[in-house]
Amino acid sequence: MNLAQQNRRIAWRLWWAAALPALLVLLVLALGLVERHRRDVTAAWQQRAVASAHQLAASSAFALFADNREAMERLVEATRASDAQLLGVALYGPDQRLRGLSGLVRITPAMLTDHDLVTVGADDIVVVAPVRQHMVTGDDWFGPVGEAAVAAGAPLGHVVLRLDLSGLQRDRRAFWGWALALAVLALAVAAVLAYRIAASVTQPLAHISDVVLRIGQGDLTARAQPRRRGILEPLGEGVNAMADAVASHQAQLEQRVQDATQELRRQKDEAERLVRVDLLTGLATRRAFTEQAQAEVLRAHRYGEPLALIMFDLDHFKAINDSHGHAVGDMVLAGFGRVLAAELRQVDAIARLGGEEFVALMPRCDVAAARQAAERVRAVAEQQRLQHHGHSVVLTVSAGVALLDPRDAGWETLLARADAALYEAKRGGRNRVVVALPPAAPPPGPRV
Ligand SMILES: Nc1nc2c(ncn2[C@@H]2O[C@H](COP(=O)(O)OP(=O)(O)OP(=O)(O)O)[C@@H](O)[C@H]2O)c(=O)[nH]1
Repeated sequence: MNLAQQNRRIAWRLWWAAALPALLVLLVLALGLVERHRRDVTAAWQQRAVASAHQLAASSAFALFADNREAMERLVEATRASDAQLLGVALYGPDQRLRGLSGLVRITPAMLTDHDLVTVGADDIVVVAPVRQHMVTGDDWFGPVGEAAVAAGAPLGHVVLRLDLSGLQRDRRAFWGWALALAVLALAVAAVLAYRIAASVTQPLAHISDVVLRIGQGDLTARAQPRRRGILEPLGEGVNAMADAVASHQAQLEQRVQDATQELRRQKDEAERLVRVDLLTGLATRRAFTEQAQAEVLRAHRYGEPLALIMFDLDHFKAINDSHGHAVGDMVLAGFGRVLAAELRQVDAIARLGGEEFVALMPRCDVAAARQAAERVRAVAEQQRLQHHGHSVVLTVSAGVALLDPRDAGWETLLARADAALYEAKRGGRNRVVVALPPAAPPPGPRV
């Protein structure tokens, strides 16, 4: 179920919650009113019918007493003519025989009792009322029937009235119509009010639900708008506060991740730098030099250019360490690194291979120039005087020079020849430069 459907369901429930009590109250009120009205009107019509019957009874008492049939006929006719709602009027004598009739009445002899009898039908009211003796004045006491009746204490006769109820039914229908119209109107008002009540809850709820959904989908800028929060203001504020907290937490996390990434990158760069740069001298390490030397050897072979390599080794460096300490030894190494950097060209690749061994690769440089450069370095190093605790440290350096031969497969061969020349320099008394001979020609192949 999506959000819109859910909101509609909540709206309907709230609508019913607000409208149902109103509907029930309206229904009970309408039914009560109608019933009350029906009873009141019926009672009024009954009273009216009974009053008319009593009036006729009083008027007809003498005629009954005198058994004057003509008078009785006139009386019933006149009575019926006086009221358009009378469907029938009848007079019965004490012997329960009909004395006068106008219109239509339907009764049984059992209904002629000594008290009023009212029968309410669907369309009519029938009233049967006895005619009493006291309704006749004293002077009128004569006649055989009247005398007999008086003697027996029985009624002088009965009047019967039948009243038309169709007018009442019309009134009732009209009343129902009004009640229905009022109920519909009240219902419409209740429906509108219920809708507004439900909307006052569902609209803010829908807005806040939408905001929560967007936050859940990662939109941390989503906020419940003040004018759309309505009566759910505290909930909207709570959601906004939660979104603020989540956004701030996320920003902190992102910052931490960014910081950690930068730190990792810095450490990686530093590690790479340590691998490629010798900390003591600032020169390239063996690893960095190897990469550069391989490239230079390939280039020299490709273009047929000369490539020279000088290997330096400090003389009696162990003795410097032993007599002045390791820290002074380090200073001597760093100082020699500076000499190399100052005396050789920028295009030359200079590195500390390890310990007190240094190397310089010189592109487009023939053996004479390389030897000259090695001599220059040796001479400058010899003149360096490092002062330490009143003693000056004397440094000499030996060097082996080799030139790349077209038969050299890689720089390691070149280095090996320079190393051999360096060994010769050491063997020859140190503080000197020895140039390596080109590699020996391969022995001639067998003659065919
Ligand atoms: N201070 C310092 N000494 C180092 C470093 N690396 C190597 N050494 C020392 O350099 C010395 C090299 O000694 P050896 O290989 O005998 O060479 P040497 O004393 O120079 O003798 P020759 O090369 O034959 O003249 C050793 O005592 C190593 O401990 C370093 O980074 N700093």
